[in-house]
Amino acid sequence: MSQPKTIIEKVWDQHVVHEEEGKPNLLYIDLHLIHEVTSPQAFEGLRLSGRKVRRPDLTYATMDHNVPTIHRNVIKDQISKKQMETLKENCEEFGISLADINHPDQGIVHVIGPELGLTQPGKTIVCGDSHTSTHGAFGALAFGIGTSEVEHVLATQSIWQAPPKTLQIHIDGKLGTGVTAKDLILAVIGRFGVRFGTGHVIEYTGEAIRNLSMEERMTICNMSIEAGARAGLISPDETTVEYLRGKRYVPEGEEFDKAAQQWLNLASDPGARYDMELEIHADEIEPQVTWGTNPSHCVPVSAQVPDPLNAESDDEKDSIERALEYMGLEANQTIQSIPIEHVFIGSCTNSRISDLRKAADIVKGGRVHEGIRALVVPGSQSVKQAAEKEGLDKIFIDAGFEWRDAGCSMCLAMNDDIVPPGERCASTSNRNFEGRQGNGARTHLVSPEMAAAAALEGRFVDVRKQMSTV
Ligand SMILES: CC(C)[C@H](C(=O)O)[C@@H](O)C(=O)O
Ligand code: SF4
Repeated sequence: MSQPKTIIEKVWDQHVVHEEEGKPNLLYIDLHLIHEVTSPQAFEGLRLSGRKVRRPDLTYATMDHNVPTIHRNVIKDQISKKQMETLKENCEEFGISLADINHPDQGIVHVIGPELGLTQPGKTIVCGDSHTSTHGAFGALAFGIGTSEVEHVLATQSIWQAPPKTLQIHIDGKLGTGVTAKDLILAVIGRFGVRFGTGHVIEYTGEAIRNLSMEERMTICNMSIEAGARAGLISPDETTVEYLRGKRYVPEGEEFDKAAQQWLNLASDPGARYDMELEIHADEIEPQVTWGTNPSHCVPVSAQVPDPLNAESDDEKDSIERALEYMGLEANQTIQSIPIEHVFIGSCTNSRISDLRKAADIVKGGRVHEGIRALVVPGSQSVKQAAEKEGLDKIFIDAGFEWRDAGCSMCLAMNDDIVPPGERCASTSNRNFEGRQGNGARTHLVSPEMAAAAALEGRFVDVRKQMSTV
């Protein structure tokens, strides 16, 4: 019997095209996703060196970061406009498929890959974007790359990478009602910090992971990068296979059955060893809210903002003090006493149809609290369409939410969807860094359910209480 292997090793080994002792491996890339922000210089580099795109058929582009989510074709910001025009020209010149702003397949790059079935188990997937880890939910080895690497992949369909270390996060038990995949990954980062994954590819295992839908698994893998990891993935199982059946770029009939068998064989072997192993229990997790300026600054909704005086080191004390000052919060203030002015339901973490359904369930029949601006931004035009078919748009609009077109939007405020300085936003995105949603903006990361509940109450509340009164 050969040594048991993790899925990380299996996928890696299948893609090494060149290796030399002490040097990074040259890895073959199966899918290269492109967006308007990190690709212009890469294409320019190709032009300057007179090179072509090696595999346009394995390259797929969309516009997401800069696109307006209202008045679609009025792009005021000149840099955004230029980046979008440039992507269009580059895709035409190099023969790459593009879902541009008016295309029905347009959406956040990490939402449309899975939706179209471009994302598949066992593939190596790269994109000039850190949240490429999202695609790991399918058992793909998916990681973000820099612009010079984008050029390298365009030209050669391969990339130099040092073999990663492997890290297993085992999550046993069951998530309680009202406790979501978002709370799970926030709790993991809250417990282990924003650096524990450095140099590693994480594999999430255990009962709680097996019970998640594909969309929930994407939320988990999406935030692997916020733990410092190179990528995060989940071994494929029947849930993976059923999600992919019938998707546009997935094989059909007997070919599908064959592919499905290969996908399932990729799962980590029993007894496979990891370089590091961590454990957390799902039953102990409550809905989470971040209070600070990185995703590890999070506590259960029933808790209080931390007190710097209880910090374990001077560094931690400084970091808490600084975060509280930026966030305009007092030590020991209860989370549920924090009033908000904005709500953002969207981003590649939480903008898929199941996220919108869960938020709509909370919102149904309610009213957005006075003085709050609340946005729902579907992750793709196809999510938007599906939601409208079910009448979710009506639930949101009737409650006083704005219903927008697809894009990254208020996740990073590269378009007009900005949180003004000093104002506070309950956001379903993945980063609460200083200035992330606008200069001086204050971001609190939560699940779609918690964001919806906060929109109605005007402050953070325990969504589980609202659920029992429904
Ligand atoms: C603009 C892009 C390079 C960036 C990333 O790499 O993640 C963005 O998507 C983000 O979420 O900060
Ligand atoms: S939605 Fe946010 S995190 Fe995701 S790719 Fe866009 S900007 Fe990055």
